[in-house]
Amino acid sequence: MNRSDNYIESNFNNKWLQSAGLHSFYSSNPNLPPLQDFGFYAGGEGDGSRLNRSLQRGNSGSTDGMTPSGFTKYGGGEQMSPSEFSPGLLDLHSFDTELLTEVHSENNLNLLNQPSYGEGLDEVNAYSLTSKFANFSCGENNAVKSSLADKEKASNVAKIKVVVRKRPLNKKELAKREKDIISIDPYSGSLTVYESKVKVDLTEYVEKHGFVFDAVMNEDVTNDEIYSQTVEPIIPIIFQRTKATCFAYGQTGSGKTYTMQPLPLRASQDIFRLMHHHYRNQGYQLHVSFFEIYGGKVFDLLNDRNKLCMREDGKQQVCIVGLQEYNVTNVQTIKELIERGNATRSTGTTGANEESSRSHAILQLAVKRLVDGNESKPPRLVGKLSFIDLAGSERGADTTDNDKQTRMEGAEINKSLLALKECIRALDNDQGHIPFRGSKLTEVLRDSFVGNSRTVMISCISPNSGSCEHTLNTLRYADRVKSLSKGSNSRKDLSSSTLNLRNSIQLPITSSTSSSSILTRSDDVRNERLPYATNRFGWPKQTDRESSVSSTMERVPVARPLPTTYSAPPVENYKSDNGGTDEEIMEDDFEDSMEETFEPKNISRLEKPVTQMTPIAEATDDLALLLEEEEDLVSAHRKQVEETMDIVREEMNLLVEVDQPGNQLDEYITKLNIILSQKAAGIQKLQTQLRNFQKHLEDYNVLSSASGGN
Ligand SMILES: Nc1ncnc2c1ncn2[C@@H]1O[C@H](COP(=O)(O)OP(=O)(O)OP(=O)(O)O)[C@@H](O)[C@H]1O
Repeated sequence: MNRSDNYIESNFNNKWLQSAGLHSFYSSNPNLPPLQDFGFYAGGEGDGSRLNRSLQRGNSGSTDGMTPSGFTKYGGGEQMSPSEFSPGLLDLHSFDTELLTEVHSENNLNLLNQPSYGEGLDEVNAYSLTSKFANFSCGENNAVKSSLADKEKASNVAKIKVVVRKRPLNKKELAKREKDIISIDPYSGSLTVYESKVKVDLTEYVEKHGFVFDAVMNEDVTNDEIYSQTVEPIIPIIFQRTKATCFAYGQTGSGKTYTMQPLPLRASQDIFRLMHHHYRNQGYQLHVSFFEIYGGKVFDLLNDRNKLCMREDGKQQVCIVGLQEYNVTNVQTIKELIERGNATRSTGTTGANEESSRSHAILQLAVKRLVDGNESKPPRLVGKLSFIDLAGSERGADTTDNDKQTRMEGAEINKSLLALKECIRALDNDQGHIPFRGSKLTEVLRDSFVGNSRTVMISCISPNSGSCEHTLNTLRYADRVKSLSKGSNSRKDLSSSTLNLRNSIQLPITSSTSSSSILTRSDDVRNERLPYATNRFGWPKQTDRESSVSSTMERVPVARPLPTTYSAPPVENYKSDNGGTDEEIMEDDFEDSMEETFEPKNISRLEKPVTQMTPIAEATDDLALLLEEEEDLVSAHRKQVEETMDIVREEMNLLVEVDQPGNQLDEYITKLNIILSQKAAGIQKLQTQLRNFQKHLEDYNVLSSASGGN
């Protein structure tokens, strides 16, 4: 057992004992072992019988006053149903800042009044554990300094942080001799994608795409470093009434799970450390909930996958009615809860993998605090940290399965990711109306983007050439999210964001393909920015995102001498991952899963009558607009491809006219035919995707209206 994780300082125990009705009993038996030795929640030893023992000891007291959101043990068979204690109304948006008393001043007071730090068992250890978060120590001045330091830290943590992580080439990719097409400069935060392309005249070239993010992580970066760069800086400000969200986005197999899995445990470890040392005796508690959005519905992963309702109250605050929260006291318990939730999730549908990629799972760590130290009242939310495991968008986009259930899943994924993108666009354009209601996902994400919130997006990318299209889509999506911070953040952030790049630099293929990796150059991509139109923040406008197809296709002049030899371009060079031949218009809209965070609100306001709430309206208008936009994109794409096909046909006719023995025209024409057929296939694919999307939308709307929008 990690003592520091489970250690509960004695005064805190007393409070807890009072709330649990055990205090008098415990006081009259001073020889009883310390509370933490009972292994609540099976922490450390996972022995549920310990809980029973503690409950039996406290039998003289009522259990009614136990932790408001339920008191549960794990790992031991029996379990007190949390619902026995809490109907679990989770208010997603309101409570904290509005309802809390001045936490800062209370903190200061408590820090000033509390005895010198160091009476606990972990004195030395505690200092070293917490010193990285705040320069606290005993004494008034230091306490005030500590609080100020916290505030300063809070204002210094970027509102939206976008981090990119590249995974190493895997065995399969190495066996196929795939190239690593990503180069990263961690010092400047820049990343370059080298995309192999072939012109209509069959000239091979490398298109270079440069990006700059808050941080870019190479394949050799550890999960610990990821944690330090992403979540760790947020932990202290969770105690300052901040709602934070961390989500991973990326194509299947890019490392989302690998990256996300360790984060909640690391975070809770640090939260406990702060709670037990820096904020000791101040009545803080950590509550955990875990739920998923599947097919547009919300399910509680810690309560038998109970279906939950999302409601909006008169103040447009979203609540998840019935969501179960658990008051936890150690990391081990959280680990067990996560395992339990994951098991529930994977058994919820037929295929475990499919399941996990078809639902958005949200794990929340809520820091709460007793009101005026009164343990008979529900604690109030102080801050919240949400971890979102987004569904893979590519699955949604590529759905060709006729199975209705599968299509419904795909429809919901598409809908939620499109809605998310719409919200991002709206925020980016400073639109008055942000269509958060476009999906359950965005409803829940809403408070991650507005108010006192922090968002960390970890974009996971695969390094192999075969994933180039998906990688570019992920990076473009990340770029859109990053741009959100332009309007709301400091100038510091603004200036760094303007470094971002959207240029495509064409390089001759000869130098770049000769080595096993094309990442041999050290170009400073920042010097190669193209003069795109920018929005008021100095960022490229939405309309500039997609460079036109024809601009990268040079028509072969009639007089141009034909090459005497043709190096056959690998088919991969033409093909995008989704079978299309060219641009990313569609994928950019369908692709890449986003994680969102829910910031469920005050679970403790159990009495709030449901009748005060009104059902959330389905945003059919928003969806219709989205669909229209997708249709426009497909039409624009089709037009561009058709123009290109015309050029190719014309070239072929000209070539036939000048056909001479030795010119290898047959081979050239064959290659042009391949291009033509690939472009035709690309159009077909896009049309199929659009049809699927329309069908999914219809199915979804039918289902939604049948189920009353829940
Ligand atoms: N940074 C990394 N270092 C080493 N291995 C990694 C890294 N990232 C991912 N992997 C490995 O790559 C494989 C795929 O990763 P992971 O399952 O996390 O992808 P994913 O994006 O969650 O996929 P899906 O969307 O299908 O769930 C795993 O075997 C994982 O161990």
